[in-house]
Amino acid sequence: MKVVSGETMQQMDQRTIREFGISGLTLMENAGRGCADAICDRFGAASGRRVLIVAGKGNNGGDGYVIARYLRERGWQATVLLLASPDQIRGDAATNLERLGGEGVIIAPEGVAAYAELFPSSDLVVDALLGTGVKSEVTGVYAEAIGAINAAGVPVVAVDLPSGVDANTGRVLGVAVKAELTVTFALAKLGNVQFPGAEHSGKLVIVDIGMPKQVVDAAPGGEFVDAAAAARLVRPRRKTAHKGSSGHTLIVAGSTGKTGAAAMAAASTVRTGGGLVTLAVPESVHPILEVKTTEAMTVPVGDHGRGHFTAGAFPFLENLAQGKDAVALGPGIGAARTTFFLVQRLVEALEVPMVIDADGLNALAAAPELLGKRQGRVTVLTPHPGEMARLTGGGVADVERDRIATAVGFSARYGVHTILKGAATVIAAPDGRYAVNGSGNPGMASGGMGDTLTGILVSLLGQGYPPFDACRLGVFLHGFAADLLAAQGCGVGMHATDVQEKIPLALSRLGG
Ligand SMILES: NC(=O)C1=CN([C@@H]2O[C@H](COP(=O)(O)OP(=O)(O)OC[C@H]3O[C@@H](n4cnc5c(N)ncnc54)[C@H](O)[C@@H]3O)[C@@H](O)[C@H]2O)[C@H](O)CC1
Ligand SMILES: [K+]
Repeated sequence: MKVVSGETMQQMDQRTIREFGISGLTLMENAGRGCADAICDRFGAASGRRVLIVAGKGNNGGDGYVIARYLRERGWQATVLLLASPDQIRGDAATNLERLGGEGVIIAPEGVAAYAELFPSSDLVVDALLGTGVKSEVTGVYAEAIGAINAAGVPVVAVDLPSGVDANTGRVLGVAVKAELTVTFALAKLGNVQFPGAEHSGKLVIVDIGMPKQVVDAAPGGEFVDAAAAARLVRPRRKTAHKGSSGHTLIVAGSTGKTGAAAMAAASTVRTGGGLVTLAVPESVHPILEVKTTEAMTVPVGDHGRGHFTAGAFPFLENLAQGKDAVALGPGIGAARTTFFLVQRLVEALEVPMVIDADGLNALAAAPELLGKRQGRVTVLTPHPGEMARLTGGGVADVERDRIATAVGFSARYGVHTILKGAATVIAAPDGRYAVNGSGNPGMASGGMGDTLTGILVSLLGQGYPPFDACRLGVFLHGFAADLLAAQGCGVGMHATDVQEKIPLALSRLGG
């Protein structure tokens, strides 16, 4: 499913009107009717029920007047509360306000205070205050209205976007409507699928408003990765497959106190269908990994008794990487200077597709320009917001302000695939493509989940998936395996190792 920015949707709107002769009024009519349909589908027969439509001065409010008209036709008692004076309403919105003929329309540019009782006494509130036109923090009468909507204690349906949610980032601009259902038009907006906007949107319904297919197809945007999109990426295995044709990966991981990270990365590589896995660990912790690891082969790497990788291991690891299909670098390696030095040399030297995670990323924070030396090779970085901030040299708040822009910008600058983790993980390719992941749940907020994702990704790369496919499928699979657990009642408190156990089932549900 394609997702677009607010600006892109407004350009699509203009193109439809200019090049295809479909009027803005028709689009608004289709939008309002579609929204009324979705309301009736969800909330059933009207039989005199009261709906309060809270309208702003723009076209989002215009949709609201159309909704009022259609809901009345279907037996609802619709009241429009307009938070502007009629002379502020222009164009298609003004036409539709006129069509209502003033009946059941309350003009309240001074705010909602005098109408407070209307909110809780309604059976449903429709939020038609602000849509893609939202520009800044919401204050004044709009902020008060949003507060009243959220406090009403009745179901709320948002038109296009919950008012107060930034259309591009999903950020809350001071205050935002919390909707049970959001009916959005033509395509989902980036603010509908990124948090906290995704949570404010509730269930998302997309209504076809009659935009020509050419306009929709040509619009620049990202992909929202849901199960259907992930299933399209899966390459079912050939009947003649053998371990030699299913990828041989090298995982460079572990240190004293962090052997679990190494074991989990290796196990999830196998669980994702990796043919052969070689796990290279510091010699001091090797006996532990020999016991912890069953399917993967382990290789001790000389560490002079330090319990972590040292720079001197470079020639050995460079040699070990020969003939491997993909390498993962970083889970549990720790933050020793000599380890960071080793990472930097490996990043520069190894030709093979590489996933870099955890302290592997921190090793690069001091010298991200090394990534530029991997031009033409496949590099996947899996930072959480803190690691991303260290890589960009900014703060976590800067990263979170616009996660897509951060990931897309970093990928373009360094020629890498960036997987910016967190709810609605962002996946960016070096060529500007990006995706937002739709799987996963809060139970995943625990140690070891990142190591598991690294294992999944290196496994898919090793099996020959194109890198952007490996990234999108891998991220979805990771969250989907956790969703299967949550569906069985194992939500908060799930182990990363439990998630690993579910990877094969998740993969098979997607057709793998
Ligand atoms: N193609 C489509 O998707 C269609 C969408 N439609 C609807 O139109 C809105 C967008 O309408 P627009 O008039 O451009 O913007 P808004 O109604 O969202 O905003 C109106 C108005 O509000 C002002 N404003 C911006 N930020 C703030 C703020 N923080 N506080 C107060 N006021 C603010 C701004 O100046 C605007 O003038 C889209 O979402 C759909 O719902 C059409 O129906 C047709 C097709
Ligand atoms: K809205």
